[in-house]
Amino acid sequence: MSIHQDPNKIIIFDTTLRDGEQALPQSLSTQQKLQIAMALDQLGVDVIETGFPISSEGDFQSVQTISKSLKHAIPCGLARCVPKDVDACGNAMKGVDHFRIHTFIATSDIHVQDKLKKSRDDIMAMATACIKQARNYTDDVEFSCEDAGRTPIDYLCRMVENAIKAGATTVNIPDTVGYTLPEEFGAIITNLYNRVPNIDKAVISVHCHNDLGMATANSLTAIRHGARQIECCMNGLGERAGNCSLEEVVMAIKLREKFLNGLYTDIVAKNIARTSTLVSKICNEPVPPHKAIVGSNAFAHSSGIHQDGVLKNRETYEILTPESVGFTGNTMHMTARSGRHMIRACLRNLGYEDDSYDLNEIYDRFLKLADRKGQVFDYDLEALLFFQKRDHEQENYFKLDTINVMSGGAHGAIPTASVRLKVGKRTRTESSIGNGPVDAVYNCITRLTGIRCKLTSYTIKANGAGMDALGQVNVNVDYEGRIFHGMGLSTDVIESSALALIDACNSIERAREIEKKREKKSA
Ligand SMILES: CC(=O)SCCNC(=O)CCNC(=O)[C@H](O)C(C)(C)COP(=O)(O)OP(=O)(O)OC[C@H]1O[C@@H](n2cnc3c(N)ncnc32)[C@H](O)[C@@H]1OP(=O)(O)O
Ligand SMILES: CC(C)C(=O)C(=O)O
Repeated sequence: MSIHQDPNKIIIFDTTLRDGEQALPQSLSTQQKLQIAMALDQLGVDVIETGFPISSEGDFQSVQTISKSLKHAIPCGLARCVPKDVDACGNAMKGVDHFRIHTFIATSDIHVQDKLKKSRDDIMAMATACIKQARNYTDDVEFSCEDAGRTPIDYLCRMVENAIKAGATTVNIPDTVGYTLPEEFGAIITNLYNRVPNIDKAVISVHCHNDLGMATANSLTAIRHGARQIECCMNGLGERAGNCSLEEVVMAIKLREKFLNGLYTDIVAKNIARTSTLVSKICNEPVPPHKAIVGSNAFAHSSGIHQDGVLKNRETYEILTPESVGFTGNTMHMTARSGRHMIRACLRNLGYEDDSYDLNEIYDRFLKLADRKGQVFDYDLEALLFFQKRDHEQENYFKLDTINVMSGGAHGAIPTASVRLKVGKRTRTESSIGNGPVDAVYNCITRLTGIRCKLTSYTIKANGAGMDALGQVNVNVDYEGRIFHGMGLSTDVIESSALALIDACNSIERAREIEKKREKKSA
């Protein structure tokens, strides 16, 4: 069946390689365009606008190469209403079984008068001549009334009627500057259907720009008013604020099929994610995280209420699945906005039984860490669990209360620390200088605990990746010939260092208690 024959099918005309490329600071090579074209072909788009052959030798070659390589999609080239442009299109696609020539001219007063500097009659005559010329190359000719959104409706109706009479099989109504609002744009399409007598002889297409963020809404409204082709770009690329985004419009049609009375596309939705990534990489245009459907945040949740909802039933906050567009799953970020349900789910995922830890206590520790770090990761939760377990197993005699450090530096400042420690039931404070901030802190701790041990090893490593990784410090100390180990974990490495030495001192204190009990027994 021809793509024009099923009244419910929406033809997807992809212009990533033409209008999308116009938005890039660098043009694409033939090889780059070919790679994208092959992905679009596999995605199931119906028409691929491959380039503007008159524009340069390179783009002529791109159109030529791609049009010979496509397996399913119809190749299309763009031409002004200028005879040499149309010839360039025809020549670039010569020998290909089915190809489309897309010729266009602006019809709004501002474009006709100020840019083209012609009369409306001149424009009509140029369009007629070039559509007829294009028909000598192919039966598939598209004509666009550039800036149709701002074109007086009477003139637009006459242009459309004339284009169809001249042989256009698709007539495109672009909202070139993204100016119209959905109801207004829908009314333009309805007006054309009501007033253009030969309208049933062509497919009506729309090409919406996103200057007011309306491109997808306008395209969807247009198909509800009778348009049957949507021009769009992967990732919403396109001049200025972009074109209608392919993934948005396709998924809206798929998801809201009933509302749209059975309209459909032939897009293979599962290929959307990889096509989006490929286009982003080749065009060197990152996809914004909040971009609908393909942004990294499109299937991510970081607030507790949403996470709880999604854990109970995904559909509470996900209207489509990431898998349906080819992503591997949703993402849950652990932040201070997360709740207990999320923390428990994460610990279950890591293999911890619910009764193996105290959820409320872990959650308190998690919140403190999240307020300091911003984002908490699986390995942070495991570390919190480790400390909770250890604190439950051991009654610690020394506990860090507060720590203040002045680190010194090149201008002669002396590294100084003050540390407040809970020692048994009392709280004690000490200040000290040192040969560095950690040394100053360690001098304070030595005085506060009264434990004179010798540091035999000190190692520090980042627990996790990035700037906000937890610093994990391990120390070994020699106390009266025995080696004791201590570990500290914090977002602040000075604090990790203090915690590690205090941890070792607690072990020494426990060993001393055991020794005292043993001596009492034997006395
Ligand atoms: C809305 C859109 O996206 S339209 C597509 C926009 N894409 C591009 O422009 C990318 C490719 N363009 C190009 O490579 C070049 O602009 C070319 C080859 C088309 C033309 O280059 P030049 O001949 O140097 O002209 P230049 O780009 O400076 O100006 C455009 C000319 O085309 C005319 N023109 C613009 N659109 C049309 C049209 N649809 N039909 C006929 N003439 C047109 C302009 O009035 C101007 O004519 P003038 O030289 O008589 O004043
Ligand atoms: C060439 C036409 C379709 C265009 O790109 C526009 O009007 O934005």
